Amino acid sequence: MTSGLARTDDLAVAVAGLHKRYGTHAAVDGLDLAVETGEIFAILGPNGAGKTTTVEILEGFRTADSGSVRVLGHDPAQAGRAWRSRIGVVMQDSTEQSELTVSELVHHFATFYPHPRDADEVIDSVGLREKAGKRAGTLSGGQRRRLDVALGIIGRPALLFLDEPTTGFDPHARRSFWELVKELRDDGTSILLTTHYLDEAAYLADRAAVVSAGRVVALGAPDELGGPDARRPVVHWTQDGEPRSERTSAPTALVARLAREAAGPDGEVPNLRVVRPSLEDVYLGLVGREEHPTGPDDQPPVAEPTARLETTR
Ligand SMILES: Nc1ncnc2c1ncn2[C@@H]1O[C@H](COP(=O)(O)OP(=O)(O)OP(=O)(O)O)[C@@H](O)[C@H]1O
Repeated sequence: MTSGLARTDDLAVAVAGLHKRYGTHAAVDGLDLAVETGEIFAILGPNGAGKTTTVEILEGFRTADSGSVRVLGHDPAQAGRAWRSRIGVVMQDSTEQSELTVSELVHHFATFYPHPRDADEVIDSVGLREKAGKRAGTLSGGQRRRLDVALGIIGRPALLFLDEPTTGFDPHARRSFWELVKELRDDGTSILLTTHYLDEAAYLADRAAVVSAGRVVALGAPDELGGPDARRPVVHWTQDGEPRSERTSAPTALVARLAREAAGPDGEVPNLRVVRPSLEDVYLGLVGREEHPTGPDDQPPVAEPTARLETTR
């Protein structure tokens, strides 16, 4: 039987009871997290939830007040250069205004690592081949972000941190970036992603944690977050001039009943829609419930409908 420590050190990231205060404000308040080796793990949560603070502690850029943190089997606060060379970081704010060209920068960064990827292949993979000879300072916001990603993966990291990586990407660039992230995962890279784009988490993440007020409030595969109740379809219709909605695991039976009882003279039930809650609906329910706790016996909130019937996974 393996010991608890051995199991912890098999994980890419293992966090237990993490606390971090700024003055009197608890930014991280007893957070637990386990990222399996080889998975894409997304951290979701509203502004100020403590995501960046957590990730920066994992990256070794901030110190925790208390709690246990292991990243690739080491405490980031104590880890040295060998550990750092196995970590790739794409931070939220890129400040790169370099006079160097894209190609020069990527080749230069490659020299920092013992087993770098091929610099030209990396430039290709982030879609910057056309810009390879251009100075980094002249790139657009989205192109600069892709350069950040190139610099984050050039060292062939075992664990890659992506903090809101596709902010400013056009839809095409996002799609190709998502494919790149999946390829990295398939290549064996563990990936910890923070994002506000729930379609991104739904598409990419093997598992996700929703963080609110410095703690994990839900954890699971994106299509299972919030539990089965939160995923039950919601039937919306109008009756006697009033909008109605009902969450049900038998939408067909409900629609059949409405057809008998609530249809107008034309045989139609006004404004009838069956909506399967998207990840965004579930997320908003979770975060809203956390911010306005109402008690353990409450039904999950009936999500407002969105145009989507399914997540994009
Ligand atoms: N250096 C700091 N000094 C004081 N307070 C801070 C500092 N950094 C973060 N905070 C506060 O800690 C809380 C958590 O911030 P954090 O940046 O970790 O949140 P986040 O979940 O990453 O938010 P966002 O989605 O907006 O990036 C916030 O209330 C923030 O104002």
